[in-house]
Amino acid sequence: MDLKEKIRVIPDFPEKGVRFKDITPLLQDKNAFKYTIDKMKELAESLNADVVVGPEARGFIFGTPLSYAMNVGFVPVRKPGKLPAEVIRQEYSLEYGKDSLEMHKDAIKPGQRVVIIDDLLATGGTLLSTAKLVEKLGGEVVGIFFLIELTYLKGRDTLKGYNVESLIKF
Ligand SMILES: O=P(O)(O)OC[C@H]1O[C@H](OP(=O)(O)OP(=O)(O)O)[C@H](O)[C@@H]1O
Ligand SMILES: Nc1ncnc2[nH]cnc12
Repeated sequence: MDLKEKIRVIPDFPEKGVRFKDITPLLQDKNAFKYTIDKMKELAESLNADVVVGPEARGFIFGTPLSYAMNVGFVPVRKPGKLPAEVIRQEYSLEYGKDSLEMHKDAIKPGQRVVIIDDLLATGGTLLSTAKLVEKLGGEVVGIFFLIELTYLKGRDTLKGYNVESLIKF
């Protein structure tokens, strides 16, 4: 299955110079969406993960069906002020802009093996922050999987040392 043809590229969104990779055509195609989750499950198969972690918002789209398929729990990582219990926070920068991410303090137990999922690797800032949140709580990041990798932004360098996989490269 050619997943790349299911990604719509929108020039100059959300600002001039950014070529936005729109995942909605893939999500609308039941075969492509299922294939994506099945492939991510295959990547995770040998890692013996205890939990899937996904950053808001697009990490939820792929992270929750994957956690269901793997029969493990899901931990949401959210933008500030959204999680109701005690949180830890990490700042990060984006291809466009800057933000922070939060995770509930009791979301990961020390020693848990964690797979992190997101739709897209750009600079790697989001995923590095997410990995740091997991590690602050004593979790071990055993895999970081993306649907899309923007190789020209070199996010892999930011995530050096981690087990990083992506299904589509631009
Ligand atoms: O590798 P990076 O440079 O960190 O960029 C990638 C991140 O940017 C996008 O999320 P965004 O923050 O736009 O939020 P959204 O999922 O809520 O749209 C995307 O879904 C990734 O999470
Ligand atoms: N070029 C891009 N397309 C879609 N999502 C993104 N997040 C960061 N950069 C992006």
